[in-house]
Amino acid sequence: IKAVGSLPGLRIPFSPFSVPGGVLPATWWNPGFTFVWNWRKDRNVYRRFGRDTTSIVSFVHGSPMIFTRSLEVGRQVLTGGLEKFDKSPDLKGPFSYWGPNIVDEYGDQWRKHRKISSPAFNNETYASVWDASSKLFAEMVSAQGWSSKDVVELPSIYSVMFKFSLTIFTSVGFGAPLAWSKPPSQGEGDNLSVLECLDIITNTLMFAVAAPSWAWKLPFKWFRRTRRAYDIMRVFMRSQVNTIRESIGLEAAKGDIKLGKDLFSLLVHASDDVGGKKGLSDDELVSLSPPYSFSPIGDVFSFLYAGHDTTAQGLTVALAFLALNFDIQDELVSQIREVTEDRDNDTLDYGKLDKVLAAFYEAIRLYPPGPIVPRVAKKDTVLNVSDTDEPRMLFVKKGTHVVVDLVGIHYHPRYYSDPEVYRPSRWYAKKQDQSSNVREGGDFTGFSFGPRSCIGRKYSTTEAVCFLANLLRDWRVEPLFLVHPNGKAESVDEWRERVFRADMMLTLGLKDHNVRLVRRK
Ligand code: HEM
Repeated sequence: IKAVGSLPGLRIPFSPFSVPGGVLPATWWNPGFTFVWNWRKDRNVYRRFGRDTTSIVSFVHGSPMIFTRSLEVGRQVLTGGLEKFDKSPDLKGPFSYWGPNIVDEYGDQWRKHRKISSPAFNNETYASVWDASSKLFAEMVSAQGWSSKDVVELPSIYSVMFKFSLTIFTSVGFGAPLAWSKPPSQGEGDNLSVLECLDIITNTLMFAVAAPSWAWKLPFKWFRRTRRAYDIMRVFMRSQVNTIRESIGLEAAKGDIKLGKDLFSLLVHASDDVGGKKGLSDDELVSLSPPYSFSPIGDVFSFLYAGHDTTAQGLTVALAFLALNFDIQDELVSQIREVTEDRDNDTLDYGKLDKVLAAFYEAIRLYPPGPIVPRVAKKDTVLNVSDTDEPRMLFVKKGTHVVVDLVGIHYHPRYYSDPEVYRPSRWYAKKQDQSSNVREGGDFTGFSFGPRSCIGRKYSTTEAVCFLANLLRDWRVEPLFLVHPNGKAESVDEWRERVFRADMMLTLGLKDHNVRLVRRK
C-alpha cells in the first residue's frame, strides 16, 4: 500500500496479471486479466473509488499496481522519460517465447531493436502497403467470385481480415508472394499453411509459454496439430532468413550491397552485424533457449503479432459498426467518390480519405486492440494525479507497476461526449479546427504515445484505409442475421448483442461477426 502512495483501490488476493489471477474465474474478488474491459461499465474501478487514478494491491500474490484512465497521468508515464517508466523483465509477455524483441525489451536493448527496425517504416514502405493492399483486394474479389455477385455472405469477417492483413504483412514485411488463393506454405505434404500455423500459434501462445516439454508430446490431436504448427513456422522462418542471407551474400560478392528496406532484410542483416560474425547459425537463429545472441526471430514474431492481428481486429470492429450505420457508410462513400471523380483513373488516395481513416480510428477507440499500456517505475518518482482543482502528488516507489488504461481513457466522458457511441465525425471535426486531416500524431491514443508508441501506426492505417475504401466504394455492408432453430431470423438487437461481445486473447476484438455485402448501384 505504501508502494502505491496509499492510493485507494482494490485489495484482492491475486494481481490481475498474475498466473492465479488469470487462471481463476473472474469474480468480484478476482478481476482477472480482462477486467479493464469487462468492468468498464458496471464495476468501473475509477467511479467506485471516485478518482481517475486508482490502485490494486494484492495480498497473496502479485506486485502493487496503479491503474490510470487520466490522459494527463498517462502522458507523465509514457512521455516523461524511459529512465522513470519503462518495461521490465516482469512485464515480458508471450512474445518473448521466440526470443528478445522490440515489444518486450527495455533500456538500451530496446533502443537497439527500435533503431534497427525504424528504417523499415518509411514512405516507401507505406506506398508498398497501399499498393499491396489494392492488389490483394482485387485478387480477393476475383478469387472469391464476388465480381459476378450482387450479394455476398461472409460468415466470419474476422477470418477474412486475418488472412488479408497477414498476407499483406508477409508480403511487405518478408517479401513473400502476395497471393489470396495460395497463402504461403512450407512445401508439399504439409497439411497446414503458414496462415493456419499463425492462427494456431496466436491462439496457443499462452500454452506454449507455460506448458512443460512433456505436454507437447501428449498423443492427442490438439497437441499434435499445435506442435506441427510451431515446427512448420520454425522451418518457414529459417528458410525466409536463408533466402535473405543468400541475396545479401550475392550482393556482397558483387561488391555492391543494396540492402532491401523490408523489415525482414533489415533484421537479418542486423543479426549478422550484431552477432559479430558472418551470421548466426540456423539453429541459433531459431533457437528457443537462452542465452540469445541478437536473433531476428524474436523481432519478426513480435512484429507479426503486433502487426497483423491488431489491424485485422480494428477492421473487423469498424465493419461491425458500419453495418449498423448506413448513414455513416454513405458519408464515407461520397468522400471516396469525390476523391476518385477528378482523376483519370479511379485511383484512391490515402491523404484525401480522412473520413475513412476516422471510421477506423473510431473503431479502435471503442475496441482498442492493445487495451492497456503497462510500465514499471524504474526509480522512486512522483506523479501529479490531480483530478480536480485540488492538487495531489503521488509518490511511486521503484518497481511499482503503472498501467495506462486505454479502455478507461477512450470511454471517459471527460474526453469524449457520448463515449459509447460510434461517431467517426468526432475525428473529422478536427479538420475544420486545424485545417488538417485527422491528426496522425495528435490526440488519438489507440496506438499509445511517447517514445514507445506503436511503430506500425501509419502502416496499419494505410492498409485499413485502402481496404475500407475499396470495399465501401462497391459494396454496402449489412448485418448477416442468423436464423434461430424456430426459423425466425435474428433481430438487429440480437445481432448486436452477439457480435459486440469482445474476445481478448493477445488483442481485444470481435470474432463471431458475420455480415453481408450488397453491391452498390
Ligand atoms: C490497429 C492497429 C494497431 C494498434 C491499435 C496498435 C497498438 C499498439 C500499442 C497500444 C502499442 C504500445 C504497447 C506498449 O507500449 O505497451 C503498440 C506498440 C507496437 N506496435 Fe502496434 N498497433 C497496431 C498495429 C501495428 C502494426 C501494423 C505494427 C507493425 C507493422 C505494429 C508494431 C508495433 C510494435 C513493434 C510495437 C512496440 C513498439 C516499441 O515498444 O518500441 N503495430 N502498438
